[in-house]
Amino acid sequence: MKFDVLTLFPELFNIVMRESIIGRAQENGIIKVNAINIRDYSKDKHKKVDDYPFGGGTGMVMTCQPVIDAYNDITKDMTVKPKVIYMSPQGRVLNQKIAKELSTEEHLILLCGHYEGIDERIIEEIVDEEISIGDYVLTGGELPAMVLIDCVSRLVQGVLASENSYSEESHFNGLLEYPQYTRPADYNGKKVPDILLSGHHANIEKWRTQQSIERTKQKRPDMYEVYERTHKKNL
Ligand SMILES: NC(=O)c1ccc(NCc2ccccc2)nc1
Repeated sequence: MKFDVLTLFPELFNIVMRESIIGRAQENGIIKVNAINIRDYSKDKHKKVDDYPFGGGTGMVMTCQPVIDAYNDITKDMTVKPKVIYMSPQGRVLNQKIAKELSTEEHLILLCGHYEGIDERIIEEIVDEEISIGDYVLTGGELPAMVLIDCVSRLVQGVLASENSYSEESHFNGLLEYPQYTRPADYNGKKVPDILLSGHHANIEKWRTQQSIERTKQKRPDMYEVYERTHKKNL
């Protein structure tokens, strides 16, 4: 799966996306993250990429020409135009279900806004979908783009060591993760629940599912309500 990222800060991606699971997935050729510097496409003699908003107001707006030209350049040889996602507070809020949908795409173009946003005509011209990572405003769309790349890439075949780690992962089965413990079994007098030391896998799984349900009910009643509706027969 390939991500082309249109950004003013390509270096951010080259550093962060080289680490850990995403970094390894890039080395294995499963994922490719290609950051393109919008500024390289500016035809302005000072390489300007923003300008004052018509109608007044504080802050600057990203101009059309560099972004559209960058998009046209990276897609010029493509028969199928990839989906363009604009990282914006106005978008559909990202969740595991949306990440799963996006993980089936071969190629995504992510557009990172900056300043107060981008000229609306860019959205009309090239954006297929706006996605938000939550209801708050950040300096730029770069962190949201990295969040999207991380959570989508983990769902791509071969990126995670074993598929079941994904399927067991919280939010996949609509529940929060059960509590995790590792050695030592007794840390400062705080013991690991006996069930986990029993080696009785069926009982361990039952305990874990019960813990997930209880936690979800307590911490995320909204998620629990969905879970209850879809599993009401077993509860
Ligand atoms: N919540 C998010 O996903 C998000 C995305 C981008 C962003 N900042 C860049 C920007 C600001 C204003 C308009 C459009 C883009 N802040 C938060």
